[in-house]
Amino acid sequence: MSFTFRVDLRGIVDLLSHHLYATPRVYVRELMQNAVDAITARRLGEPRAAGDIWFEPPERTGDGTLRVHDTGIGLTEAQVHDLLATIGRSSKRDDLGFARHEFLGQFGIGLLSCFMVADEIRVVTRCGDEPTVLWTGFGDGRYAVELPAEQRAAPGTTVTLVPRRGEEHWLAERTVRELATLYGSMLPIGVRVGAGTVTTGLPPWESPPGESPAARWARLAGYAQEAFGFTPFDVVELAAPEGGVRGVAFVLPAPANPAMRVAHRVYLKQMLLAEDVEGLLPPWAFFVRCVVDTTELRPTASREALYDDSLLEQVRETLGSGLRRWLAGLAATDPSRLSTFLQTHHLGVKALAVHDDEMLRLIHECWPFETNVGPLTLAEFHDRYGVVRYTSSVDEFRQMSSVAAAQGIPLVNAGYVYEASLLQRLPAAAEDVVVEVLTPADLSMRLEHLSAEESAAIRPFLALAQRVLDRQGVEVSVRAFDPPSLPALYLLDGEAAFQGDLRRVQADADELWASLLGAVATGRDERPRLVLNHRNPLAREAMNAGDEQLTTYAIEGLFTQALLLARQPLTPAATAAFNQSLLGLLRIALEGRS
Ligand SMILES: Nc1ncnc2c1ncn2[C@@H]1O[C@H](COP(=O)(O)OP(=O)(O)OP(=O)(O)O)[C@@H](O)[C@H]1O
Repeated sequence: MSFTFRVDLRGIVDLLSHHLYATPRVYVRELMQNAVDAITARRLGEPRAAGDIWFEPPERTGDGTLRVHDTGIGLTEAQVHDLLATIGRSSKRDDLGFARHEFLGQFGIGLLSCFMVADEIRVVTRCGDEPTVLWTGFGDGRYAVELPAEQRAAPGTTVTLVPRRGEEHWLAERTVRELATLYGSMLPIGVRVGAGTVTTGLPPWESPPGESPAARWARLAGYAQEAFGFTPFDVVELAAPEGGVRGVAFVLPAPANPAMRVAHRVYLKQMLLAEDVEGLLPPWAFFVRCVVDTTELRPTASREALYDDSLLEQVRETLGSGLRRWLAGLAATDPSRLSTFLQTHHLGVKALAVHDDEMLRLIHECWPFETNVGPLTLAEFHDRYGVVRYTSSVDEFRQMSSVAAAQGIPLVNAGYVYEASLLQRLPAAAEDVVVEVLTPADLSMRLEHLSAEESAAIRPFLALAQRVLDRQGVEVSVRAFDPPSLPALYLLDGEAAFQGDLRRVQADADELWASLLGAVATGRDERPRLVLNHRNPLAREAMNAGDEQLTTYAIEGLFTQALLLARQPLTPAATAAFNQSLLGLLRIALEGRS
């Protein structure tokens, strides 16, 4: 023996209002949607049938109810029993149960959303010449069907909502107008609330006949300002035929945080789905906000988001290609505008270029990197100097740029976010490009060694210097290098810096932490290096000073100056050395005068 499920409507309404719909305001959308579908259905048989949807708010009905009148196909008595009395039953599916293309609705639950604001729903409906039917549904799950004496003058439907106590404000004229405008302003069928029309007709990307490009730009800029709160840098036309998607993307005029959620305004068959739809574009396209209409993508049952299926994935890909084409077009036709775009959105484009060859080529050709021979794009750098030599940290660049320049080594600073990864990936995207990282260790290898006699002459000085700098954890050496104006060079490569930090933290940490940190430590003693310049007259004098005290002050002074030039923080030990050296040297200088 089989039974039919019975449904407790109160439970369903609770489910809808608390778990499916984010807010009761969707009831206006659901009513409008049913009216539009009913008019569409009528026009399938009567193409010239009038299309009119009219909300008559309580301020006009005078009895506290909201009425919605439409000139749609209406329902017969049998359909009322079948469709209105069965949750989940819809007239908008085909024989196989799929959503029919021409209709907005499909789930057979929309009308129930009215119970979030109403205790009682009355539907007075007439289909063709059939008798008028009155269906009354109550929030507790009962319903009644009558054939009233009074007949509707014309086919169509009037839905009346009797407000739930405390929810009257949802039915007020102002609220209904606001919501009908929000959801329905783009509908192709006229919608009125009270005495005013809320539909505006054309979607924003559709130009009225004879509109000039300048007027179109001004209109779209106005739309972006109103909808998203900014005047766009540019407007990109969007289309993805497989998803029946048409629309425009507005390029943000200011940097956007790539990690922020990117939400777009999406219409489904010209009815607003939501203003914060995610997943329409690839995640890298964070520099645009879109408004689009789709005829093919599927909504979730709440109609507040798009169903994330393979069609949406395909649409994302197509829309992403459109944006890439726009960028490539800008690069080809208006490089200065592209440069303005990159100044604003370079972080995002770089993030994208980490995975995307086309974007990487864009960066290669258009983004000026900091180099020790002035700002240059990587393409320019490569044309001029062949190998693209780079540092992968800003600190290393600062330490090495002037010395490298003096050695005739052009150097790119790839120390900012994503840049080192981009440089590493560059050979895969741009043919013939050779890249090479330059570390402080590489650079020091390239500095000229002293002759055997020179080395012998400074041996006592070097031993003293190493003793002094052991207190700073620094390795000292002497080389001859350009520029001669530079007395000393402080070199610390990334790994050595990390290991140094680790050792310091380990020394201060408790036992547990210290052993955990020990697991990360390599144990290699890669100390920072101070390379004194044999070509620098002052450094040479320090090497030959003879007096141990004076030499110590000089070593400490040269060390702290090199540290500051490399923009390294002064540790307590370095600060002490700095003070000692400055005061000592001052005293000696002043005593020398008296
Ligand atoms: N104004 C109307 N005119 C004619 N028929 C209507 C009207 N409103 C509702 N109906 C009928 O009642 C059925 C159920 O409506 P309901 O809004 O619950 O679901 P739906 O529109 O089919 O789907 P969805 O849940 O996706 O909105 C509809 O399929 C339609 O046949």
